[in-house]
Order: sequence, then structure tokens, then C-alpha cells
Amino acid sequence: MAVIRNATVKMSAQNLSVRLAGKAVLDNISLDIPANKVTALIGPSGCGKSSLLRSFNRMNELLEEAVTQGQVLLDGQDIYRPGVDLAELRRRVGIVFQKPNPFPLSVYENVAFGLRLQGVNRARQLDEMVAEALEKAALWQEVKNRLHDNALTLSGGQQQRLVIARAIAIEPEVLLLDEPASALDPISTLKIEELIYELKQHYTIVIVTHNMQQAARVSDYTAFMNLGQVVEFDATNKIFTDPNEPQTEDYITGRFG
Ligand SMILES: Nc1ncnc2c1ncn2[C@@H]1O[C@H](COP(=O)(O)OP(=O)(O)OP(=O)(O)O)[C@@H](O)[C@H]1O
Repeated sequence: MAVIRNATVKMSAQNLSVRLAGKAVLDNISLDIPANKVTALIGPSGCGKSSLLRSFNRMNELLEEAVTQGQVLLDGQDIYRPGVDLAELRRRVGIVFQKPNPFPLSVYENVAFGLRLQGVNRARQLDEMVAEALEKAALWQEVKNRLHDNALTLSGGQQQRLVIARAIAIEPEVLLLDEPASALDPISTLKIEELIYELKQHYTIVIVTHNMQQAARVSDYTAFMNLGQVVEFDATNKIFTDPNEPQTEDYITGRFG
């Protein structure tokens, strides 16, 4: 297994296996996620990308009959150890799904929601924090005069950036993105990709994508998965130009998957 150069490890799966409804979906995975980098998870449909992503903030447990073995370390501490506060874990490790899922509330309230839960109640402070999150999500200019419109009136691409603003408002350390642009048009996709590039200054990002060009454009490291295992993990440039494993080469050149 390769090789994270010049980066600290933020998260780490160690001998991680997951069964869902009796079916083995992750098979003894060990993988380091470097801090303040973008790591892409690629591989054919059903290989376990989303399941691996969801194991990073214990979302699989929301499914019935999920059984997890092994460890996932966040800053060296196992997130599956007894007594972990799941709300706090999910604050530290946020997730954004494929389909934008804003709350049916105003643009402002979508972002303020998590902040209020954290006890931020002063109007002026909330205003500032909401604006800052929308700025960071590259949405402020488009919504600053529509803050009290219902979020569902935004375009799909705007809704997805709003969901990212909602996620980053509460200052996570890790951002998990599950095919965040696959439901979007090319211009919105480009905006999300630019945003990912900006966000990695502040966050550790893990992205699941089906789009090879997107993985090549946005990520620093790439893990190629197949049949519940990580086949190869390396710098994205290496995976896309000179992979070690024939299976990886077949996948990225479109010969299978
Ligand atoms: N709730 C569930 N119960 C049982 N099996 C599940 C459940 N969710 C996913 N699976 C199975 O787990 C395996 C891995 O699914 P997962 O969604 O992680 O793959 P993926 O690589 O993200 O796929 P895709 O690219 O199609 O989204 C698949 O065989 C899938 O059928």
C-alpha cells in the first residue's frame, strides 16, 4: 500500500470490514486519508465506495443490520470505540450526498440551523457566520438578496452549494462528498469542483465519484476499489498515468466497470 508523502494522516481505516444485511460490502480495508488533501474513491458500481465513505462518520449504522469490524481512526482515535458521541463525530466529519437535500426552509435558516443547535443565538453573530459559510461555499453573491427565499427555489447547483455551506458552517474537520456533482449540469459541476479546490485549504476531503476526469481534476490521492477492497491507492497522477495494478489500468482506460 502506498504512500502518503508530505502530509499528515487525518483519518485511517484499519482492517475495516462492513456487512450490510448479511452481505459483505467492505472486506478488510486499510487506507490512510491525508489531511488537507482531496482523496477520491473510484471503482465500478457496487464496489463499496459509498459504504466506505459512510463508515467514516458511522452513517452505515443508520441502516438496519450493519455490522462493522476493524477500526476507523480520526486523529488517531477509533471512532467506533464505545462511548463516542455520534452527534459530535458527525459535526467533525460532515457528509454531502449526491442529491441536494436542503431543508424546506429559507436559505438563511438552512445555514443557521446547525449553528443554533450549537448554541449560537445572537442575531448579529448568526448573520456573520451564515454569510461566511455562504462565501466559503461560493454562493454568497448569488443569494445575498434572496436569503429569506425558500431554499427549494434555488437551482440544483445552488442547492448543492447551499448544502455544502450548511455542512461547513459548523466547522467540520473532514468533509465527505458522495458524488456531489453527478446530478448537476456542467457549469454547476465546474463550480463545485472549483469549490472543492478552495475548501481543501481548510478541510480534509474525501469524494466518491464515477467521473474519472473529475477524480483526475480535483483529487490529490485516489483509491481504486473493487469488490469491497482497495485495489490500489496512490497519488492521483500516478493512478491515472502509471498504475501498478492491471485492474486499475483496465478501469481507468474504460476496459471494465
Ligand atoms: N442498505 C443496504 N443493505 C444491503 N446491502 C446494501 C445496502 N446498501 C448497499 N448495499 C450493497 O453494498 C454493496 C456496496 O454498495 P455501495 O453503495 O457502497 O457501492 P458503490 O461503489 O458506492 O456503488 P455505486 O457506485 O453504484 O453508488 C452493493 O453490493 C450494494 O448492493
